[in-house]
Amino acid sequence: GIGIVTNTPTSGDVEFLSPVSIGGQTLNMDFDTGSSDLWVFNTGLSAAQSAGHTLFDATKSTTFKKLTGQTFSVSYGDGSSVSGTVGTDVVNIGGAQVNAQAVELATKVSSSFVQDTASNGLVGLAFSKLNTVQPTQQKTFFDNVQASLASPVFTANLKHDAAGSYEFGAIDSTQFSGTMNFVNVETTQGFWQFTSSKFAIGNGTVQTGGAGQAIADTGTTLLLANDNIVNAYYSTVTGAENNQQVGGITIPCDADLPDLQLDVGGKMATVKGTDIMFEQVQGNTCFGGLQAIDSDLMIFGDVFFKSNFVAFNIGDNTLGFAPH
Ligand SMILES: CC(C)C[C@H](NC(=O)C[C@H](O)[C@H](CC1CCCCC1)NC(=O)CC[C@H](O)[C@H](Cc1ccccc1)NC(=O)OC(C)(C)C)C(=O)O
Repeated sequence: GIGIVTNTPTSGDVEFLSPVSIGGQTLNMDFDTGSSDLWVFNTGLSAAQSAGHTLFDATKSTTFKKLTGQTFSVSYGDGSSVSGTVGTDVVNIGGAQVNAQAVELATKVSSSFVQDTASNGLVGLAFSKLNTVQPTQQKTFFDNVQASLASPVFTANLKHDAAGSYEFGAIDSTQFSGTMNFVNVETTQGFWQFTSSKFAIGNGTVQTGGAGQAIADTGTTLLLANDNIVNAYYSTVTGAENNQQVGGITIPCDADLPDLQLDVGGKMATVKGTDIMFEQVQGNTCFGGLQAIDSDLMIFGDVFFKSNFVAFNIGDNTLGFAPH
């Protein structure tokens, strides 16, 4: 079978949310290929923590089963965190169903989750080895559902300020142009990770200088690359500046940004300049969608996905990408 859901960007394309059915209750959740826990806002949270959110009520689900003694605790790259208890329930995403999916019930969430009332939890879609449930690590939805899918794949179609889709079980070739490039994924760290050592600005010469490795991460808003790439890119943009109080590089909103070609597993992917123009800070000052990260793992987040349709194949650990 296959499962298809729409994803909808919140204002400014900060995150992309999709409806998920858990024990017959539907919540809008953030699909995150950068982590591996499926956790939800629920009635066990304090009123202060859950105000404004849609809450999963385990007592109202006839199929929820508590996993006694199991707990989870996750902390994310942006400093946010969540912890709680664990059960299983029927999880259905656009028709793809797992009858006993680990559903992690938050009993404590950090402030950015409380404030982000559009999102009621995460669906972790990285590899199960990153799942934080203890003492018995649990599998992701994708890991559990893959055997029942027509093909062990899921695709991410993220669009700027417009509804996109996630599809489990098939690669819909009408959703991208040209041929899809497939590359090998390095799974040892549990991410959808690939080599990334080259780049080019616009149609310029391809140069080395990437950090060497990168991950495809739908749960990260921006495109986070190393200083070589970031400095080379913005040195071509008049008015680009590193703005301390804003917390990153800003550019004039009326700048005509060049495209950026990035190495994905040995093949070059293009991120459109228009997708690197992120959101207005004030006046004619806009925040760059490409920002620097000082890590040997670059993070190709939603800015990358807005230019590239991406297929994740857990059957042969490959990643496919094509312009869209
Ligand atoms: C737990 C580990 C096993 C895996 C773990 N993985 C990650 O941290 C990456 C993962 O993709 C996490 C998943 C996100 C955590 C925070 C909530 C949203 C999902 N990504 C992250 O931790 C990166 C955080 C995002 O980039 C935030 C997300 C966000 C959205 C809305 C409101 C607030 C914050 N956007 C964000 O800050 O957007 C700005 C810059 C425009 C303000 C890690 O590497 O530590």
